[in-house]
Amino acid sequence: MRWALLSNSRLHHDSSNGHNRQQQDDTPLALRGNTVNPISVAPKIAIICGSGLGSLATILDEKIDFPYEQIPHFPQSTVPGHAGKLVVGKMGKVPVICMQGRFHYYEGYPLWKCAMPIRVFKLLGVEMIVVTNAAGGLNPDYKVGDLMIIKDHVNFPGFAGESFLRGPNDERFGPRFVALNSAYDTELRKLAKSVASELGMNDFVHEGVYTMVGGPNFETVAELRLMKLLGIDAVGMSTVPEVIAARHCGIKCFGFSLITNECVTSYDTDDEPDHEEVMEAASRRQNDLVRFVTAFVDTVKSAELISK
Ligand SMILES: O=P(O)(O)O[C@H]1O[C@H](CO)[C@@H](O)[C@H]1O
Ligand code: HPA
Repeated sequence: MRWALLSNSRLHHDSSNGHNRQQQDDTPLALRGNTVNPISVAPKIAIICGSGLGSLATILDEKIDFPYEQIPHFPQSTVPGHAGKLVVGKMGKVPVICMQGRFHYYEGYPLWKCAMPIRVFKLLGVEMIVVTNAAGGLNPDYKVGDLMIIKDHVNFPGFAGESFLRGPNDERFGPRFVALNSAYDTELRKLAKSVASELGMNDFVHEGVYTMVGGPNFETVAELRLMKLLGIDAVGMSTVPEVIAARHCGIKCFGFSLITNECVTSYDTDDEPDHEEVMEAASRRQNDLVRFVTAFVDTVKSAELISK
């Protein structure tokens, strides 16, 4: 398959959600047919790199980069630690596409736009996403540098009626109402835990519940205490819209959080989270993350959980 810029007329959302449908219909996106850098196979897995986790894309073989600014009307990355490009290549034997830079609601993008790349991936033939993020640890057993396989999420923006799926449903992608009770695929989670064991990572790999807040402010002590009561283990400002978009169009989801800071749930401290700390923690775990994701993707292929 070859790659190019293609109109995203099949990716529009309705203007009732605040954006210009005509502009969207005219927007070209990076897809098939590029005569400059053709690759032979379409990606099966999309990897969304969280804050400071872009090195997952740098290890691909036969890489082709598509900087977001060269993709007309594609959102732009504005957050440090998000390089802002699609990288297509091979992870081992598996053709993958990486988002080196994701879009967040707090950047000013509506949720439909934050997760619109997932529909691009669907059109490319992607069958599974590996969604990663940097997150604050709420569970007292979690330490900075730990990994949390996401078992489930609590969608705070969703409680306020905000959703990637808000507005008229596009039946070409999926149904009006979508079930999320097994959004984070059970088989993939099992497989990831066995990969972690084989790599000797059990000491720092957990499984838990992620929540998305709107950001960009970090949370108050009272908010974090509320989240703890709800059984939430880690908190961030992303991921949920991407997972909803993926489940809506039948893409399997596997996700994990890298715990980059401990949430401050006491009034008796001067500790404060900041984004530099988040990126430093992410950077310290890069090598382990690359090992984990590479082995995971390889095992997914061996287990035939993606098509040949
Ligand atoms: O979720 P990712 O993109 O990994 O980034 C996380 O890190 C940033 C805060 O430091 C926020 O954007 C939060 O969502
Ligand atoms: N809160 C919200 N988002 C985050 C955090 C946090 O503590 N750490 C990294 N992303």
